[in-house]
Order: sequence, then C-alpha cells, then structure tokens
Amino acid sequence: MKIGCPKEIKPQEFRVGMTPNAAHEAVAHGHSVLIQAGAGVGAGFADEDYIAAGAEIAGNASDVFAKADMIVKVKEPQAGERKMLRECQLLFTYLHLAPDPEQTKDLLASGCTAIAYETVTDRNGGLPLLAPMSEVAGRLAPQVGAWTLQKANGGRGVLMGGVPGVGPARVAVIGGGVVGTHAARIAAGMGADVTVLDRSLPRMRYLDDVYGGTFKTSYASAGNTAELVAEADMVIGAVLIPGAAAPKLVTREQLSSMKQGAAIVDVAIDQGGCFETSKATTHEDPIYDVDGIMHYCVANMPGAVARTSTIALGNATMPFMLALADKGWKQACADDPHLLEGLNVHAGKLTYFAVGKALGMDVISPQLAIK
Ligand SMILES: NC(=O)C1=CN([C@@H]2O[C@H](COP(=O)(O)OP(=O)(O)OC[C@H]3O[C@@H](n4cnc5c(N)ncnc54)[C@H](O)[C@@H]3O)[C@@H](O)[C@H]2O)C=CC1
Ligand SMILES: CC(=O)C(=O)O
Ligand SMILES: [Mg+2]
Repeated sequence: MKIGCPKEIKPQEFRVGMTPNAAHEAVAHGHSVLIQAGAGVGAGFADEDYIAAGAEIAGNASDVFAKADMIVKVKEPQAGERKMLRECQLLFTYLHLAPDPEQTKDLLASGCTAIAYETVTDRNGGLPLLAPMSEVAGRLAPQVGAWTLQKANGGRGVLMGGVPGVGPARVAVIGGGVVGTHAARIAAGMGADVTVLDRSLPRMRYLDDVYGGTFKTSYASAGNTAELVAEADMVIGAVLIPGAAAPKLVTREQLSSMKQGAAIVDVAIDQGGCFETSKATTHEDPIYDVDGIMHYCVANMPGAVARTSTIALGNATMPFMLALADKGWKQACADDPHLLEGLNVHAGKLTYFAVGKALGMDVISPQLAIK
C-alpha cells in the first residue's frame, strides 16, 4: 500500500502524522511511504530522516493526496485538504466530527473512508489513540491556566502554589479521565488546592486510592459543580462522552458566580467544550474574556509541544497504521472490533452513532460497512 503523510496546516500545528520510525516499520512491512517535504520539521524530523527510513519525499500536499491509498495525519482535515480526498481513499487521523457539521458534510461528499483516532477503543474501555494526547493536554492545562491567571493576560493575579502566609490557587477539574488526572497531578504539583469532579464512582475510587492526599474528588452533581466552580481560581474542562458533543456543564449565567479574572481551560473544546461560553481558539490567539472570566480553548493543545506529542502519538498509532496497511481497512476492522469503533465515515455514510445523534444525521452500523 502507498501511505501518504502531508504537512499539518492547522494554525500553529507542528505535529506530524508519521515519525521516521513509523515510516521505517511501514517500509519494512513492504509498503511505500510518501511524506510531504518539511512535514516533520516542526517536530524535529528532517526530510533526510525520512529518506534514511526508506520513505519518498513529495513536493506538495496535492501530490501526497493524489498518490496515497491511506493518508495518515494528526488533525482533522482542513477545508482545502478535504477537497483532495477521494473515493476508496482511507483517512486515519483525529476527526472530532460531533461539533463539526462542515467537515462531516465534506467527508461524506468525498466518498472516503475515515477512521478517527479518538473513537478507537481498547479492551479496558480506554481510548488508546486519544490517551497520549490527553496526557499531554492534561499536563499542559495547569501550565496554560497559570499563565492565563497572570494579570497581564487578564487573569486574577493568583500564583498556583501561593507563598508562605498566602494560600494557593483553587483548581476545579471537571472530568477525572486521562486529561483530568494528568491536569490534577500537575496542578497539585504546582502547589494548588485541587478537586476533581466526575460522575463515575469507580473512577473516583481509583483516583482516591492512587492520589488521595494529592488532590480531592467530588461527585459531579450540578450542585457540587456549581459550588466548586464558584470557589475556583481555575476551572479545567476535561469531560468526554466518546464521539459525542461534550455536555455543557457550566452555563453563561454561572460565570457571574465566579471570581473576576478566574481562568477557564476547556480542554474538551475539540468535542465542542463543556462550558456554554467556550469557542475554539488557536495557539496564536488562545484566550478571550467573557464577563471577566478568561477562557483558554485551544483545540490542538498538544501541538504546542510538537516533538513530545508526535513521538507519543506515533507510538500509539503505529500498530493500527500497520494493521490497516497490511490487511486493508475492511479486514483490519473485521479482525479488531476496537479498530472498527474508530470507523466514522464510509462511502458517503456516517458509521458512528454518537456523531449522527449530535448532528441529526443518518448512520449505518459499522458492521454493515465492512460487509
Ligand atoms: N484540546 C485539546 O487539545 C485536546 C482535547 N482533548 C479532549 O479532552 C477531553 C477529555 O479526554 P479524556 O480525558 O481522554 O477522556 P476520558 O474518557 O479519559 O475522561 C473523560 C471523563 O469524563 C467523565 N465524565 C463524563 N461525563 C461527565 C459529566 N457529566 N460530569 C463529570 N464527568 C463526566 C467520565 O466519567 C470520564 O472519567 C476529550 O474531549 C478529548 O478529545 C484531548 C486531548 C487534546
Ligand atoms: C486530541 C486532539 O484533538 C489533539 O491532539 O489535537
Ligand atoms: Mg483537538
């Protein structure tokens, strides 16, 4: 199979879909790999590294899209990239379709088959291709939140760890999965007073067993959430219902109960965000003010640490990329029900129910698509 990897074009996105190591393994499996010139530079990989791994270099993205059977990327295809997708081509990347009707329409019109990293599952109920980027975004969240809290950025002027004689910042993390746990660990490590809210009692038992004493947990009832949000200097949004639009857990009205200059970091923004007032921002212009509350809502946070993120993502995607290339997507998905869960679009039809529900569109079962 010919595997193509274009340069990412989302603003300030420096990750790349394939590392030289991934290219090397694909070539060793008998595939040919076509990388767009300069695609890896932002993550510290030169074209020569890919050539040494056995890949070919393409001068531009159109060449990659025209020649490849499978496109491996990081971010959802941007409008110009969607125009280059075609029938029978396989797209393997993050999609986040539930909050994105435009992208969904274009993918359906292209006739391509699209497997979304964020809905591939594992046998423990986890999301193995989302997890590495959730680890990164979770660890970044308190860091960007601390920056947002600085006066020059419109924040309240509170130091995460406080100082002797002055108490620390209070941080509420809504959602105690991968993002939430990593965010809570780092915020606590910075000295903040941290509480994680979740609706899963087993998850909170786990967090309490492992991190009790480092941060607290609280059941995410509307009342507890409202109380902790009102007391917080920083609120981190980290909920997920896989594939679905994020539930709105904090309304605009509730902002008036918050402290002026408090920071919201809505990591869940790629699924639409869990604050009513969230709208996606970019690394170029990451924060905005609503009623005196500073919002940070960057939908590709891991792009800020592109080298760490690219390697972490590549470690997770490589076995799936190889299975898709070796067997073809239908057989690979038939052999692995967890990979089949990643199928979101095939030949003009949606194949992921939570996306169809969020967008009010028809869906066919993924099992039907692989027949
Ligand atoms: N902005 C960015 O750059 C990035 C965003 N993300 C996003 O972060 C979000 C979280 O991802 P993960 O932590 O990997 O998901 P996860 O599945 O590990 O954790 C989600 C948690 O939310 C909890 N939850 C669900 N509904 C809830 C509710 N109503 N109230 C409280 N808790 C609730 C679940 O019980 C679960 O523990 C996702 O939307 C993901 O796509 C991930 C990486 C990068
Ligand atoms: C998960 C995701 O959206 C990202 O890494 O950008
Ligand atoms: Mg994203």
